[in-house]
Amino acid sequence: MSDRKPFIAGNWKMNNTIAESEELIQALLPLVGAVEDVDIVVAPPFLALQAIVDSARGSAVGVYAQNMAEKDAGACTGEVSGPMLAEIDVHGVILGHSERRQLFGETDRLLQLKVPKALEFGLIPILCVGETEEERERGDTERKLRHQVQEGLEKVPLERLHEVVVAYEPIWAIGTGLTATPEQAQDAVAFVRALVQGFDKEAGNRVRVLYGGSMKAENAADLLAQPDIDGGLIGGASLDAESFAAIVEAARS
Ligand SMILES: O=C[C@H](O)COP(=O)(O)O
Repeated sequence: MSDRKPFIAGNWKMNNTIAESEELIQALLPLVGAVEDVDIVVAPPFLALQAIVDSARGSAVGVYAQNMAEKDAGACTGEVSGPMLAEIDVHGVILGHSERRQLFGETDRLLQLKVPKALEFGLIPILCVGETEEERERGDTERKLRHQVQEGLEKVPLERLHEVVVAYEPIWAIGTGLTATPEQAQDAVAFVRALVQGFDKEAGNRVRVLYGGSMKAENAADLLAQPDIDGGLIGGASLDAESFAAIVEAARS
């Protein structure tokens, strides 16, 4: 049993208007109550962030953004910066989600700037990594993870490395209903942890590594029972307050 605190994050992706986001958080807050033994996070779309920060203030639920620019300010139409997120008391940010990488061309080089930038503004970064189905079939999973983790964390000051959260999300399991087996997930997550230990042994022991990809109430307990899996990054199942709360509950036992 590790002494790393479990971390359960719900990525709402491009779902929920402000009113719908409000409805979801109001349904979730009483279900999770004052849970203290799990870090619980929701990541609403940008427009709902302020409302959800206000609604969740003082509760057990932290509020994260789904993306952040690598610069503080400037001519970057459509982007949102770290200082803007920090100003409204957002607690952290998901970075390098595979949808950002695949649909919006985010590269490891860009993430190398974004991860330390988030920390600079007091935001906890969740760095997402993971292989495609073809890469897994070719036996390239570890090579892909090595590249993503080493590039993504390269410019993080060593003394702050343990604050970063890494989410292993095999792309073939995202939104597909296909879940990695607990053994597949454990192997990949342990590999990610070893890569962080390669930067700094102690930080690698402390860093939280999550699994993401069709995690739901029914399979959460088996995944979370694996020794290196410290939590989950949940998409679809986080849009239903009861399902998400059930995953939080699974992380407690
Ligand atoms: O950010 C969350 C992941 O992409 C997982 O999404 P999913 O639970 O809908 O498969």
